[in-house]
Amino acid sequence: TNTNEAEAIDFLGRYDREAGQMCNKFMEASWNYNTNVTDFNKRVMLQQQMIWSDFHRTKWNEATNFAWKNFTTPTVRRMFSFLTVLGKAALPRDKLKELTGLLQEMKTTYSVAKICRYDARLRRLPSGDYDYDAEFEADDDNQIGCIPTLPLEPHLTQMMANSRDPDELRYLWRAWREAAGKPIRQKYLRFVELSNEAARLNGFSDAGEYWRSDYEIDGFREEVEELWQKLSPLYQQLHAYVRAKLVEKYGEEVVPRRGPIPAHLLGNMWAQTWTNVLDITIPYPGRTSVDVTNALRIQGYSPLAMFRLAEEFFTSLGLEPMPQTFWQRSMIQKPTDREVVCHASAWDFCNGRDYRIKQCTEVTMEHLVTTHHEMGHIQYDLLYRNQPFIFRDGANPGFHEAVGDVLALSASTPRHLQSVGLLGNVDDSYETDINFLFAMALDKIAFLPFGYLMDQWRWEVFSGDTTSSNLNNRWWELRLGVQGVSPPVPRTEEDFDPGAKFHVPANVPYVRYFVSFVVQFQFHAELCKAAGHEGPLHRCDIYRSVKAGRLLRNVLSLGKSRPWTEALSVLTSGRTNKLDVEPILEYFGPLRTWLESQNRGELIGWRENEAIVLQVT
Ligand SMILES: CC(=O)N[C@@H](CC(=O)O)C(=O)NC[C@H](CC1(C(=O)N[C@@H](Cc2ccc(O)cc2)C(=O)O)CCCC1)C(=O)O
Ligand SMILES: [Zn+2]
Repeated sequence: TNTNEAEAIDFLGRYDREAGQMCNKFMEASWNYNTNVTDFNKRVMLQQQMIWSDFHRTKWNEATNFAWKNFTTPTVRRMFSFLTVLGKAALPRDKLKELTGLLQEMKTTYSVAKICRYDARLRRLPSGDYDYDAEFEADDDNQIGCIPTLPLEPHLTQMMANSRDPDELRYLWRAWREAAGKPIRQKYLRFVELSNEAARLNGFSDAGEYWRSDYEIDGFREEVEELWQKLSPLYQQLHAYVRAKLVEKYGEEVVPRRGPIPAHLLGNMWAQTWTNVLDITIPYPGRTSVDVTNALRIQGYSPLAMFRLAEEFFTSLGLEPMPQTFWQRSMIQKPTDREVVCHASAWDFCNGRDYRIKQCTEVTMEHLVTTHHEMGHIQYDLLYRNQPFIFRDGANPGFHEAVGDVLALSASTPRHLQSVGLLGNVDDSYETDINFLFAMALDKIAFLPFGYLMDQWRWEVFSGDTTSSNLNNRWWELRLGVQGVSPPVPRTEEDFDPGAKFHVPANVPYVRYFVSFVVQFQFHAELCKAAGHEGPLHRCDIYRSVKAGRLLRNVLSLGKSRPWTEALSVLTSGRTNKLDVEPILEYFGPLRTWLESQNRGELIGWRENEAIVLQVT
C-alpha cells in the first residue's frame, strides 16, 4: 500500500475535477428522465448510472491503495473515509444492473399509477345508492366501465385534502394502495436482498446500518428512539384532541372515541401531516387562521411569484439569490404534454453554477411551505459550492432537510404573513396564538411518529427482523403502536402499503425528516437569539436579520467537511453538539398546556383492540 501522503493529495485533486464532471452528466440524464418520463430517457439515465458506478469503482480501487488511516491531515483522512465506501457499485455488474433496474421499475410504477374516479368505480344499486361493498368485487374493470385516469398529484392529493365523505376517502385510500403499493411487493423484496448484499460488500451488516452510517455516531438508532420517547407525550395530546374533533364530525361508528384514528380521515394520503383538517379541528374557528391559500389565489399568486417570495426571504438574511439559470431551467409547474415525476425535488448539477427545482406547484399554503423547503436545499447547495466535491453535502441528511423549514417557521407566523400582505388584521390575542400553534402542530407534531416509523420499519426489513411473512403486518403494528392510526379497510399480506409512499419505491431514506423536525427548532432558537428576538419562540420572525443570516451561513458553508456535531457547536456557540428536543418543546409549550386542559376526560392514547382486526391470510 502507498504511504505517500503527497501522492494521495494529488489523487484527491484529480478526483475532485473528474467527479464534478461525471456527476454533472449523471444529473443531466436523471433530470431529463424525471422531467420527461420516456423509455428512451430511462435507458440513457441507466446508462449514465453505470458509467458513474464504473468511475466510482475505479476511484475506489485507487483510493484503497493508500494507507490513508495513518495520514496526518484530518481533512485528507476524512475524504478517504468517504471515498473508500463503494456503495452499490460494489455489486457484480449484473446484480448492479438488476438493482438499478428494479429501482427504476418501482419508481415508474409509483409515478404513473392512476385510479378510477370514485363514481366510475362504484356500482349503483337499484335505489340509485352506491354499492360500496361491490366496489372491489368487480375486479373486471370494463364490467363497470372504469378507466384509471386520476394520478396522485394533483388529483388524489387534493381529494384526500378536501373530501369530507368517509366512503369516498376510504375508496381513494384503498384504490391508491391497490395501484401503487401492491404491484411492487415482490420487486421490493428482491431489491432488499440486493441492497443488503451491497451493504455487506462494504463491510456493513445490512443496508440499514449502511444508511445510519451517514450520521457518523454510534448508537444513532438509540438516539432517535430516545428523542421520540420525549416527544411522544405531546403527540398523544394532539392525537386525542384531533380524534375528539373527528368524532364530532363523523360520529363514533366511523371514529372510535378511545381507539386509533382511521388513516383516511386526516387530510393526507399517508396521514403524515394533518394540516388539511385544520378547518375541522381548529381550536377557535372564528379567529385568525394562518391558512392563506385563499389570499394567495385572490391576489393572483402564480407559482413563479411564490418562488420569488421564498427567494426574497433568503436574500433578506444576506443569503444567496437563486442563480440566473435556476429561473431558466427549473420546472415549477406540471407540464401538460408529457409524463413527469411530480414529487418535488431540488437538484445540484455539481458544477457550482447549475441548480434547479422540479415541482408540480399548486397555489396553496402547503405548496408555499414546500417551495421554501426545496429552496432551502438549493441554498445549502450554494453555500457549500466552494467545498471540495466530496464535502458538498449536508453535515447530515437531516440538516439538508431542515434549512428551508427553518425559514418557513418565520415566514408562517401571522405577523410575517401580515407584513407581506397575505393576512389581514392580526390580533395578538391568546386565541390567535393557539390557532397558529395548533396549525403548526398539525404539520410538525403530527409528522413526528410517521417520520420515526418509516425507517424503523425499513431498518427491521433490512436486518431481517421483518420478513415477507409479516411485511405489511409489521407496518400496521408500527402505524398502530407508534402513530395511533388504523387502516379504513382490513389489510393482509397480499397488500404492500409502505410501497404506496414515494420514499419506499424510490429508496430514499426517511429518518432525515425526523431529525430535521427536531433540529430545525434548534436552528430556529439560535437564529432568533442572533436576531435579538425577545418573547415566545413561536412568535419569532428572523426576516431581514443579517446577523441570523451570517450565523446560518457559517454553519451551512461547512457542508460535510466537519462532523455535524461540530456544525451544531458552531450553531450554538459551543452550548451543545447533540440533537435536543428542548427547543421544539419550548416552541409548543403554550399549546401543550392548552391541549392538556382541553383533553381532560379524554383517553390520552388509544386502545389497540379497537382497530380493525388485522386480517392475516
Ligand atoms: C435530487 C434530490 O432528490 N434532492 C433531494 C434533496 C436533497 O437531498 O438535496 C430532494 O429534493 N428530495 C425530495 C423531497 C421532496 C419532499 C418530501 O419528500 N418530503 C417528505 C417529508 C416532508 C414532509 C413535510 C415537510 O414539511 C417536509 C418534508 C414527504 O413528503 O414525505 C416533498 C415536498 C417536501 C419535500 C425533499 O425535498 O426532501
Ligand atoms: Zn427535502
